[in-house]
Amino acid sequence: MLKINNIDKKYADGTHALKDISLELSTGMVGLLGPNGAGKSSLMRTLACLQSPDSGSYHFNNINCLTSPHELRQTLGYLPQYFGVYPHMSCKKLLEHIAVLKGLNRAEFEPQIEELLTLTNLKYVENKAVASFSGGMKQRFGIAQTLLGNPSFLIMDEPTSGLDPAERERLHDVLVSISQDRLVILSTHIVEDIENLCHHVALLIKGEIVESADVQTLIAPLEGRVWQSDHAPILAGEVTVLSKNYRFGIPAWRILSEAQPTPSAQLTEATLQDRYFWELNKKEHEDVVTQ
Ligand SMILES: Nc1ncnc2c1ncn2[C@@H]1O[C@H](COP(=O)(O)OP(=O)(O)OP(=O)(O)O)[C@@H](O)[C@H]1O
Repeated sequence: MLKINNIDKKYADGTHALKDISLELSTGMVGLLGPNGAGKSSLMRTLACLQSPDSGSYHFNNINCLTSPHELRQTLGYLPQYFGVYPHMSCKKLLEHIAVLKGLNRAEFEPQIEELLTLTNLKYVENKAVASFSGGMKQRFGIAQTLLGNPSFLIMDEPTSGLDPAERERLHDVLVSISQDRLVILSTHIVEDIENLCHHVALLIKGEIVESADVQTLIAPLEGRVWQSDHAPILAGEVTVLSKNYRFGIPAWRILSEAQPTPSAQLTEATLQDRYFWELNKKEHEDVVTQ
């Protein structure tokens, strides 16, 4: 169980990146969903003990993470958003090298590396240089190295960004299989990834947690009020345009409204994406009002 209490962080230039964040998260895959600049990486770096908050605390099981970062690091795996430069070393050799840096001996790491190469589907390229891997293979390598030492708390910062659909699917398989018996926090702005993978979602916008709950609870306030229409609503009263997409070049509006907003509008099931857009819309509106 991860318990975060009132974490607050302002950068030197005055950016208030995290505003009094409190969360309780248990085992399984948890999504941290927010737009660019919401504070996701700031929170992930803080949880990984790579930067200190100005105030607040957090505990993982019985570990006070701010006072005992060394203890946390022994049970933590962190996959940063940008994994960095890869040396021209083979996949297997590099995993061995990282295992030694993590303090594992050969008897411990050899079976683990075999298992991880199979899990991440990299066995067939174990002797190839990681530098030559595609983006998706590099991400799967990143997950393999994060799992060395069998951490019980994993932080993944936007692991699927920039991947093609087939690679994303492959990564989803890996993520699901590693989240069965540990806490995995998946930080992303891709709502679909969260809908596919996470049992619990924390919605982070402008440094604040809007709500932290399961997907059904997050969607509940919108149920029975989301309409799909191929026309813009006649804007009057309590009508909010949640999103406007195109399907085969034809526009499709998703509209939040108590009553039918256009003659052709059909009532449709609310989604996590609708809730996300609703919250973004409300924040934008608040900003306009306070400016
Ligand atoms: N080291 C820093 N110094 C000053 N401001 C920072 C620093 N790191 C992040 N910020 C700012 O803090 C806010 C939150 O940034 P952060 O990178 O945590 O958001 P994010 O949700 O991860 O965004 P993205 O999806 O674009 O990576 C942004 O306004 C960002 O510009």
